[in-house]
Amino acid sequence: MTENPLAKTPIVMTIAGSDSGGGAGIAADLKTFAAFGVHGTCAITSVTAQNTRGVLETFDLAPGAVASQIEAVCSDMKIEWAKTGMLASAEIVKEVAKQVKKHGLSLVIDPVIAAEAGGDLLRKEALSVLIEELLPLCKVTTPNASEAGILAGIPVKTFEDAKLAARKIADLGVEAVIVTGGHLDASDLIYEPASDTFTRISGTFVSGGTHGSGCTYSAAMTACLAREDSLETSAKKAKDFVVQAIQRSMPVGRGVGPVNPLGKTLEDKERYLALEDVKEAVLILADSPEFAKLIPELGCNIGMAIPGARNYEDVAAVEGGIVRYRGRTKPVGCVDFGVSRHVAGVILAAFREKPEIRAAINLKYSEEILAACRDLGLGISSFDRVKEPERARTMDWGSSETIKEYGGVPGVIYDEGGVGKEPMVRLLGTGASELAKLAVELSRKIE
Ligand SMILES: Cc1ncc(COP(=O)(O)O)c(N)n1
Repeated sequence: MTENPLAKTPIVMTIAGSDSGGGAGIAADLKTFAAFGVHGTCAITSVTAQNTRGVLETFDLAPGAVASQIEAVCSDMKIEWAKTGMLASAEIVKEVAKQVKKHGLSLVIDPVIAAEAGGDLLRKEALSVLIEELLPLCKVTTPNASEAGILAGIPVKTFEDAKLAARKIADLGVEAVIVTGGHLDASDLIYEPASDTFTRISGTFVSGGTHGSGCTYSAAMTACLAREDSLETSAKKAKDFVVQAIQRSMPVGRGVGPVNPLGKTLEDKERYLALEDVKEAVLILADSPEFAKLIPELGCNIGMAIPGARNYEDVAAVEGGIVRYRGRTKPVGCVDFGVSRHVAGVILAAFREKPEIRAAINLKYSEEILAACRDLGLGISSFDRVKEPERARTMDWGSSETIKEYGGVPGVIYDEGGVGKEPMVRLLGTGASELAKLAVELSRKIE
């Protein structure tokens, strides 16, 4: 029998609190583990009543309940790497230290002390236990600047402060200290006492929700280390991962928005689906000889945007477009993102008004084609290029104007051209292959 290739998937664990708002704690950790393709398990230390505006109440579990979760998992699965987040009380910290030793876990510690939006997550008396009993057991700890300052007992405001704090924390017996972001220039600082080396992973500040960013960073480190990446490679991957998760934060709640660790994974899937749909559309068009007569002089294109598209890069189309060559339909290049301005401009304008409209195709203009569109029951609207302001992008401007005037998104947007500008008809729809079928149907109505 052949072995299941997924049998080698690393299994990791997070020992942390739950955040009812779904932004930080085990929610962030498990999403991050999933994004890195490792199997995540969890032992909950505390249940927090929390949202984007802060922590309202915490309900710490009995240390025995934490131990029991770790036992249940470690007695059944092979866990090498684990991380800790919110540990709540001195008793829980002590119990976790016992379990880490018992199961020989390689540990990443995110020394969670308070929530970004407000609220203590570690009792005052637990801090010294964390420093004396748990930190010496870990392979890596990932404090932010303020946590590093608290652990080292010095204020951390500059890069030099961060270096000093990292040395002090390493003196507790930690194999590697990574002071993350927050200080001066958004870069991370790795300190490895064995070689007495500092490595700087540079970065820039990005805008977006950051609630859960520390959890996400340490979970990403844990996943990469479990996948046997080196410390430095893991730190680079974890940083890149947090940056894109912040950029994809969804505006939920009225406080600090949560990071979105699965945003890119879902976006990649949508990119794949959009590419496949445009490819299918191209096959439909190329297989229909009648369609060639609808291709404008300058060629046509068919595009499809991913949900939430922000710019041209988020719209798939045919590179170089689709042309008429010896009476046949010929796609010039391959289907890719960011290769069409024309249909992408139409789609982005329509999409802002009606998010389910994600596809467009441009066709030749003629009275007969418009009449056939009308016969098919499509809503039709137009814009006049003469009214176009200087320096406007025609498709963005024209489509937006038409949509405003029509009071919604029509099925057809046309213009009658201008000096040196070919008149054009564009069909809009929810998907590229559906639109290709419609275009073929239209071509069959034309002489
Ligand atoms: C359960 C739990 N764990 C960790 C954090 C820290 O995350 P942040 O500092 O981003 O609020 C949190 N708020 N809640």
